[in-house]
Amino acid sequence: MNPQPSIDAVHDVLVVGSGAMGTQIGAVFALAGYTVTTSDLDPAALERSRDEVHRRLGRLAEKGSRSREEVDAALSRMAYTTDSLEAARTTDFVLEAAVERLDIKRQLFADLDEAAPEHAILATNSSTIPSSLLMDATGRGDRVCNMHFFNPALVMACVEVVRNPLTSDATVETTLALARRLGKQPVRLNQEVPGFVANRLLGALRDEALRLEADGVASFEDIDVAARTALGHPMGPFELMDLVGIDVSYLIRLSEHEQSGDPADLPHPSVQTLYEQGRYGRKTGRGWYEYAG
Ligand SMILES: NC(=O)c1ccc[n+]([C@@H]2O[C@H](COP(=O)([O-])OP(=O)(O)OC[C@H]3O[C@@H](n4cnc5c(N)ncnc54)[C@H](O)[C@@H]3O)[C@@H](O)[C@H]2O)c1
Repeated sequence: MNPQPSIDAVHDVLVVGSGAMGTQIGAVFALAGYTVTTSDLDPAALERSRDEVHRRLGRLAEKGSRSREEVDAALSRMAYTTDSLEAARTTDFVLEAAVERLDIKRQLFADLDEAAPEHAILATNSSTIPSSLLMDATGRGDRVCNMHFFNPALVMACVEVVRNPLTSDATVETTLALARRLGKQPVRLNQEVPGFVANRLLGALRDEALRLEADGVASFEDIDVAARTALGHPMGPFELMDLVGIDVSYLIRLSEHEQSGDPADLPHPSVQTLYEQGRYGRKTGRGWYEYAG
């Protein structure tokens, strides 16, 4: 019988990958009282991560949303290393937030499985790689799952906890309980599905918006107005595509189509046109909208 995880056994957390997600996720764990090590192959990424955490937590103290003592205590619980496996030896919970590449994640999960204590859960923050594609790289598929934070992780309350066919109930319950202790609102997924729940909802809205625009029912600007003023969304689907990047939306759809083979998953023709014109959204100054400067 494998040792089963429990929320009471989680004290030390390892966050692998100190990019956009890993940086803030580490801070979220530290603010909740956990001892956190953030690891990355790239020392410069770790340096940037440490600076960003100091800046963001400092701002929380300035605004009064956290006391200076809380922030200082959280910062004192955080360490940084380029040696993920050494850090894994004493960890109770691993949250992997490394680059979105299956081969890299599979190697990491195999190595982390060797290094981490038996009771530790290995969770991935991946948005598109389900843990069923990682579980067999380890000898502990029952202690592997997706724990999916949203960007920016310090702000967004949603955390999706997704089980694979081997994930034990104790792993699911421990990960849900951990998300609650972080002050998040976990969403339990009983099975894997591409896009999980929140991104599927968003995708359905985006697809309908693209259809309405292509059919000439309304302009993209007006569709954004409807999403903002009638549905209460902070921004419309076209504004969101420009913010995330037309290239990102396009490439995600291509990879979904590769996985499913379903022509309905191909990028929408109008997104393909923008992509081919290099109109990637805010980052290139032009997407659906034009951005001055
Ligand atoms: N960016 C988002 O909005 C978002 C939202 C939710 C989930 N995610 C998921 O989070 C994960 C990370 O995304 P991100 O946007 O933070 O990526 P990022 O590119 O900003 O950061 C990835 C980091 O991983 C590091 N890395 C690569 N290989 C490594 C290894 N073997 N060991 C340790 N570190 C390694 C890189 O040096 C880099 O610093 C992905 O799986 C992604 O699907 C991203």
